[in-house]
Amino acid sequence: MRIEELSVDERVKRIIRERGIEELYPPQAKALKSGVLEGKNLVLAIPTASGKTLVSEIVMVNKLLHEGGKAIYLVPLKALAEEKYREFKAWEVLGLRVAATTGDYDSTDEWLGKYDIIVATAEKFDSLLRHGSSWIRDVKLVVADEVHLIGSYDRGATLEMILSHMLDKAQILALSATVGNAEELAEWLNAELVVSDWRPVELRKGVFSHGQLFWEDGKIDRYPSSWDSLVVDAIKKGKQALVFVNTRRSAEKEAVSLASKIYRLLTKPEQRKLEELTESLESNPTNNRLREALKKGVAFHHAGLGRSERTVIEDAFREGLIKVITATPTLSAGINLPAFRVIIRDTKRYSNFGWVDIPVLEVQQMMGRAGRPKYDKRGEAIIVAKTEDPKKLMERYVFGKPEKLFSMLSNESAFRGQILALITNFSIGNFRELIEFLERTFYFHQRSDTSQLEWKAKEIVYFLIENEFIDLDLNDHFMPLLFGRRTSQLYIDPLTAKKFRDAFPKLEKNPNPFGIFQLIASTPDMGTLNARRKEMEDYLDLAYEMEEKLYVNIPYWEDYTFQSFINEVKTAKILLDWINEVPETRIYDAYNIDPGDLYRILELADWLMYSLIELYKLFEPKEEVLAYLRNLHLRLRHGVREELLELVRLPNIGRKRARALYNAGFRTQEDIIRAKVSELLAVEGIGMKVIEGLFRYFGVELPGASKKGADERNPKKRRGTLDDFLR
Ligand SMILES: Nc1ncnc2c1ncn2[C@@H]1O[C@H](COP(=O)(O)OP(=O)(O)OP(=O)(O)O)[C@@H](O)[C@H]1O
Repeated sequence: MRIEELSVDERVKRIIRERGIEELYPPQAKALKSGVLEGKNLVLAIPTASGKTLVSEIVMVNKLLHEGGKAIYLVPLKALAEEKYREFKAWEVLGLRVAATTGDYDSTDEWLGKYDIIVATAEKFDSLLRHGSSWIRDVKLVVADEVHLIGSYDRGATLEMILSHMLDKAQILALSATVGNAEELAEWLNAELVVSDWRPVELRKGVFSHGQLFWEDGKIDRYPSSWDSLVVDAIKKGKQALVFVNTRRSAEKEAVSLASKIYRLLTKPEQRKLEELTESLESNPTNNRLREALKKGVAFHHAGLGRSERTVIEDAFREGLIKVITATPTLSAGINLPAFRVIIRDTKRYSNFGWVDIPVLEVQQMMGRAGRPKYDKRGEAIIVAKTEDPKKLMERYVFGKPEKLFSMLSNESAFRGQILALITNFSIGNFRELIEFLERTFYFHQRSDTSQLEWKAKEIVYFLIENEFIDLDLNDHFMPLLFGRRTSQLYIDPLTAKKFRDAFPKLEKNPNPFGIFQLIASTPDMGTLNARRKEMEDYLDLAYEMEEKLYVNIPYWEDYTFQSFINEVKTAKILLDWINEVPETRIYDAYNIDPGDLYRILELADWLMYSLIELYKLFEPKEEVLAYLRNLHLRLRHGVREELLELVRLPNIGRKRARALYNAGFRTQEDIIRAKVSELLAVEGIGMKVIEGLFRYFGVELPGASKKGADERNPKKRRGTLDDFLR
């Protein structure tokens, strides 16, 4: 179907044609003729990179141009939010304003009221729903990207609740990978369904076993016995390869091993560019392990890498400079990074229940990454049979259907928070209303019996009453209490809030970083870092050594909570090192963690520390304890000792620069203002850009800054220029 045949606003067609797109892909045409342009709900289940995003753009923009209002684009990952935001900015030429929002759950983000297309993570939008942001009523369309994640254990319930809330308040466009029960999803959403396995690039699938490559069409190719010959062969053909493995360590090991085979296939200019790219990485143990492979054209990609490194690798791969990426499956979730040949080395992964088969849906998503539109006529996805029978892998993963999706609403932690939110933010007043709402969920649609869910809901309501999140009024109506309302707004699990509240009396008597950090680490909202068996003794000794600082009793070895307690102690110790200015690289080494792990626990700990303070304020807080907690929160946010707190409040002054300034004698903001620029420049890490930022912060006009309006703007602003300080 040609673009101009589309019954959409001419301006939309112009923008699409400017992207060089003349013809719609067949599934796109089917989708746009399904009634979705006339306001019907739609579930679009088509393979990766077959044009789902473009369909959603056309539907969103056309609707907003005709009806006004807002469109929400829900994504599962922050990285995806940034990617989609960049893509949608192009529509601003039509006067539509595009925004992205992902963090800070304790805000109504009223500023979003003036935007038309809002990209948000599901959690963030869920928290906005709870805050009852005024502009939510203007939402006319919700696009749920990767909607098959409704079946994922830790984020499915949030997505399901959002869709249950929005179901009859806005049009729903759900974008899904091909799943086993797309029609069930469509029924639930009262949606049309378009399913297709059409792809812009033909996909050839096969299984590799000891030198033989069995293709799905029966043909067999012969290769050297080891699977990495498939990778070398792809590079020899001037193509690229993605290798999916099941652990970070094997992604790193395989990257180094493949690099030694790829290196000689690189041109001189490529080697030089890769050398430069490798040098540009900041120094830390993970990056140092990456360097060895990267300069030879191979990178590993996993959640332990810092975000900037992941972006650098993705961009260099898209440019064709990096030839091979070895990745753990996180890459397959959404980031659009196709390659001619995809090798799936492992079809099993280690979980709490031991080695389990990776779901067909996930393997098929990884295979979907094979074939770059515009570069490859076809893509090749190859599963490696190590010990497995190749025929079995072929049946299961090549010819097999993906699993059905099941609602994860009954996942304890998520459900607790959702029930509380329904009562505190959606004025559900009694059990009948609660059940009525639950009957709108996918869970109910699938089971058409909510008895199990009702039982769980009742249990949770009693827990909420018992712990004073809510109460019952004289007519047995649910009555939200301040503790419950605030917990819901903070977007934390009620169990987290209960742990905090129960610890306040001990915390007040003995506020100390270790006790507070262990408390934070012990909550269901904190992802702790697992202590390895050989470390457990050390952490147990540490716990006993610091016992009087803890707010909990140390469990016995045989307790089922023992391992999680040790993990909490490890996590608390890392946070303690962090606020005592232990350098990141030493933390990575000492605890055998990656930058991505440290970043994640710091981000979580920051949020939980903020939440702990917010909740403490509800319980007749002692001023000195509140001040202590706020100081500790700042130390946690910046990773500094108390003496640097005044300095880290300055723009671009983080833990390294603050320490350097302090050690050089600049201990207060006043010291900085009195300093000669030349003295500041002598401090490691302090350049002119930083200094200009500091002087702007202090309200000093810079040479050439506009004099107009400066005084009205800020009478306190001292007149003068940088030269005044060049004494
Ligand atoms: N009809 C079309 N003709 C040509 N190119 C297209 C067409 N539709 C989409 N594309 C291009 O194909 C690429 C993938 O499209 P898009 O991102 O919409 O697919 P997707 O299914 O959303 O991918 P992912 O699953 O990775 O999000 C984009 O570069 C897009 O510009």
